[in-house]
Amino acid sequence: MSQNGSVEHRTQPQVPPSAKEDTAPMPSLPTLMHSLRVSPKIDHKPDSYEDLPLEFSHLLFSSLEQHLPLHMLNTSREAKIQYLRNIVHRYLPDSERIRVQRHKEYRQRILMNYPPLHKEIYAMHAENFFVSSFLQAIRDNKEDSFRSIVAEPTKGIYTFEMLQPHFCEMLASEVEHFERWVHETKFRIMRPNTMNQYGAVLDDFGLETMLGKLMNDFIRPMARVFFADIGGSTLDSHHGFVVEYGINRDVELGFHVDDSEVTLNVCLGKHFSGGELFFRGVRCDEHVNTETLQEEIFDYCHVPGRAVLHCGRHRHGARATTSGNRINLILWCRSSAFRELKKYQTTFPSWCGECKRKKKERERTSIAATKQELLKREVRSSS
Ligand SMILES: O=C(O)CCC(=O)C(=O)O
Ligand SMILES: [Fe+2]
Repeated sequence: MSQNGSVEHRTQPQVPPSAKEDTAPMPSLPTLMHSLRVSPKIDHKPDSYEDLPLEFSHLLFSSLEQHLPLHMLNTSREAKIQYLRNIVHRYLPDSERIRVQRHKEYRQRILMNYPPLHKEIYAMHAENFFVSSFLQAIRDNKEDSFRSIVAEPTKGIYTFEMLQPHFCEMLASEVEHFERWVHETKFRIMRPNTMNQYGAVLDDFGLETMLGKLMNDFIRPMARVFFADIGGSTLDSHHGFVVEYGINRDVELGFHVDDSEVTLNVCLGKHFSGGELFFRGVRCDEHVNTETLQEEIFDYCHVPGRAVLHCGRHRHGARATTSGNRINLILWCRSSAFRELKKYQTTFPSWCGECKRKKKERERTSIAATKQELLKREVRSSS
């Protein structure tokens, strides 16, 4: 898709049902008079649900536990699970529940069979992963420190040195190893997006916990400073993957917006030419296909180890990688609170370029009309 054509919404594909998978709808549980208390009991320490094969995130269960009616707080973990499950089921349609459950089973099938190559990258070892300038800024956790390590070549796009070369090599070779395993076992995997034929979802083969830490402890502190108006401080879920371009891989990536509030994109290497990112301004859903202003045109050349941090709604694409291979780590960071709040708003002049332009136009028109009216009165009173 050309950068002048319409903008695609890059989304995650659905899990393909495997031949032996049971796709029958899950039996609906009886909806008893279960309810939660509005105010949490904050001194109550919730149980851990991490070990349970729940179809919902174990964190959701832990955080809802503080809202249980008082008589439920000290019952058995099983009773609490049953109670909370009944409530959560009321809010998620069957289709969504089946999708979540299928994805979980898909991941479990991979995890049980894929033998990792570099075990050391599956847990966060910040000193071995990041360059010292980045680590220091995160430790300081101050706006000035973040600003001292980033360049902002155009409004809303931040670039900075982030990953050590050794970590980039290990991650790239882990992906290569995974791809080889997929090829040899003929395992049917999901690609990261509807627009990719290559690349791999890192969360699906064991890197979810490490990437969750990357988002919570390293990206969210920066996003809180740079993307406060688009949910940067409330990022609470992610989609982590790699994109791969070159011979026998994808060539380019069409003009699109990401399914994220904030996107981290880090080049892992290797030797390549081409593959520049082109950015064309931030837009809300309604204005995603409106024209680009001259000052919104920005092209960026990837540098191995260097990160680009941008708003997911910043329209962009990647030009053809013309020689060599390029592999990039992408982390789509999402905020459920921001998405919920967005439902109640119709215009977004603080971040959508077109909403902002329209607001200014309305203000100009209104000022001109007021001026005109005042002039008329002036003329009337002096005649
Ligand atoms: O190829 C790139 O660097 C950009 C990838 C991208 O925009 C995406 O995966 O959403
Ligand atoms: Fe993207």
